[in-house]
Amino acid sequence: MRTLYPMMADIAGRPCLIVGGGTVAERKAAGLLDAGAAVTVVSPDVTPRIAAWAAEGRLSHISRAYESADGEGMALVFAATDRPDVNERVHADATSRGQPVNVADRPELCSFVVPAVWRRGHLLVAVSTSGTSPMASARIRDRIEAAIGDGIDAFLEFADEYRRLVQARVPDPARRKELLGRLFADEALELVRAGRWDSMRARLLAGLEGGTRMPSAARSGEEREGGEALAQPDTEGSE
Ligand SMILES: C[C@@]1(CC(=O)O)c2cc3[nH]c(cc4nc(cc5[nH]c(cc(n2)[C@H]1CCC(=O)O)[C@@](C)(CC(=O)O)[C@@H]5CCC(=O)O)C(CC(=O)O)=C4CCC(=O)O)c(CCC(=O)O)c3CC(=O)O
Ligand SMILES: NC(=O)C1=CN([C@@H]2O[C@H](COP(=O)(O)OP(=O)(O)OC[C@H]3O[C@@H](n4cnc5c(N)ncnc54)[C@H](O)[C@@H]3O)[C@@H](O)[C@H]2O)C=CC1
Repeated sequence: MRTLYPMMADIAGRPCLIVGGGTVAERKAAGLLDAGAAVTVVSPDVTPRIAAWAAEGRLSHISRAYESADGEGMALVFAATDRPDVNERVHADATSRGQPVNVADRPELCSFVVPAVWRRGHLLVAVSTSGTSPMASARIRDRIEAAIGDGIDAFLEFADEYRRLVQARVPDPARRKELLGRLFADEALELVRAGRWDSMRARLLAGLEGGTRMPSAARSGEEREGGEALAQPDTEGSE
């Protein structure tokens, strides 16, 4: 079994070549455009959607058969024609240039495979079966999407804000981890899925006040109990 290394790559603005213009090429192009890549499609004919993207200037379409020089300078290369010999040549050319290459009809030749993806705001879920069962990847992705739900987007915005607050206010790493863990408890993800996490936001922020160095929070005994990361006031010993 191949053991692949998962990686979320920043390819914004990077030149990527797709050889072929059919449905597979279209799906690969869609994923690359989502990531902001500079896509070139080389193919004598293309799907209506690829043609529309070319007309809108979202990608470049070179309307002819593949030539080896097409791959020069490309960060990623995709061989997605219906011609095994062409795909093999694209693979050989890319490999000789040390370029990462994906070959649609030859999993064993792929230096990277494309996972099934779900994007929602900052969240990027990618599922792979190590090249063996793409449809399984897609269905497992669907299950994850259904289990998490679209509300995760706004929740992750809040999570980012909350994490920054924790980082700024709580010096103790163990306490930090504990506070961040509250955000992602199972019941929290359930509330997110049901779209009912507003009360949680207030509770979490209140819990954070108890765990900070803020002098007002340090005055009450109750808050001191919950706030072990607090710098104890100077009066501590004389109370
Ligand atoms: C190795 C890999 C290389 C790569 O393409 O990166 C590869 C290879 C092959 N796919 C084939 C077939 C199909 N692929 C899909 C769909 C997807 N294929 C994708 C990825 C991958 N496919 C990589 C492994 C991913 C992993 O590790 O799991 C997805 C996840 C991502 C994407 O492509 O964007 C996308 C789902 C996107 C979504 O739903 O969101 C469908 C379903 C459909 O079309 O609806 C079918 C038809 C049903 C079937 O055959 O299963 C064939 C046989 C071709 C033939 O028989 O002619 C090969 C070659 C072979 O297996 O020999
Ligand atoms: N990896 C994957 O996700 C999947 C892979 N496949 C495989 O992917 C390949 C392509 O599938 P589809 O897109 O459905 O085929 P398709 O028949 O829709 O498209 C093939 C494209 O290749 C182009 N082409 C042919 N010769 C070319 C050349 N010399 N230079 C440039 N372009 C050339 C054609 O013009 C056409 O646009 C097939 O080999 C199929 O077995 C199929 C389904 C999924």
